Amino acid sequence: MSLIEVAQLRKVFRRADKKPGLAGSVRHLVERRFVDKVAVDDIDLRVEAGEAVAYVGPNGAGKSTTVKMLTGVLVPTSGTVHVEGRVPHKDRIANARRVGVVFGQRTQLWWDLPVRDSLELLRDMHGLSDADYRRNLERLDATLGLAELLPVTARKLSLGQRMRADLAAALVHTPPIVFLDEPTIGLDIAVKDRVRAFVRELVAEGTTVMLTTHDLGDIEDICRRLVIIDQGRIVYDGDIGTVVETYARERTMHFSVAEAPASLAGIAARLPDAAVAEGPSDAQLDVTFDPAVVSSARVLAAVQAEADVVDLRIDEPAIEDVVRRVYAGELGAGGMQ
Ligand SMILES: Nc1ncnc2c1ncn2[C@@H]1O[C@H](COP(=O)(O)OP(=O)(O)OP(=O)(O)O)[C@@H](O)[C@H]1O
Repeated sequence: MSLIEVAQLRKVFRRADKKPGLAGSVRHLVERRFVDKVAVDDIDLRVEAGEAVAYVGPNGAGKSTTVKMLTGVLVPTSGTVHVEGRVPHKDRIANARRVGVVFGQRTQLWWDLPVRDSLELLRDMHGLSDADYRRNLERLDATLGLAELLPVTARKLSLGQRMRADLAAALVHTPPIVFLDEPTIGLDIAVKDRVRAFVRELVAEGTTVMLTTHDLGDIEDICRRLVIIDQGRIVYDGDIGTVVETYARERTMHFSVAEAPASLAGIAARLPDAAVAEGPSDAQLDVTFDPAVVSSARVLAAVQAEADVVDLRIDEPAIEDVVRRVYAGELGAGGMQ
């Protein structure tokens, strides 16, 4: 049996279909109507011990609902879920001892307590010995720089500090399975790098990681397997390299320039392998290129030679675009394992 086994899993949410206002509420009392939302629609998934899987898809695709069923927070409408042979919603406590969960947009720290107190509560909840707790904390401190955060009340932490403390809270009991939901959302580059390095280290140590993110950088950095879910269905399950190579190579550099160049032809002549276009306003221009063919430095140098660059930004392809292109059929079922 695989570490995680999901078969024909389905989750349907039923909500009241009621017209707005008092009249709507009254009518709903006498004539109850409901609409069903199929959040997860018959998915099959197996994850082996030690795998790092990116579980991605557009907003509302069903990612969080899947993770909630894997952690036992939600009961499936039909189908089966097994995590190390357990049925999570029937055995939530045993499951929680073996699983760590981080939700980037929500904290599991006690808001009014110093981080140290939250961690000690978790130590007691997980029944860790003092020696194990201290050893785990030292390890987390070495990678996440935790010591400086321990005396600080959770509500006073910056977003990046909060994420480091949340990772520690989720992992203080060294769970062999970790679900990370948007762990780098809103973080600056330096903290993002630190979090990614930390997760890579977990994977190198044999932890099984399931990562939900909209950040292509997170995915490429941490995972080798990519599972794409859209409208509750798995539309791709396979190697990450294939998808990145096929759909996600292009980068776009957006330049703000002091004065709009008279013509883009000069820049285009310097960058025959890239696409140069006018930006959304006069003093902006965009260069789209494949970093494997033209380096960012060359693009910058070419634009600087022809225009006075004031600012620049680089965009990676959005996960939404990748999903759209997978849907367009170019990978299709051929990418399914
Ligand atoms: N408790 C609920 N009651 C009713 N509908 C729900 C509930 N939770 C989720 N949904 C709906 O189920 C669908 C899947 O939601 P889910 O949160 O799993 O998506 P997601 O892929 O995690 O999206 P996001 O990236 O925005 O977090 C959405 O249409 C959502 O509105």
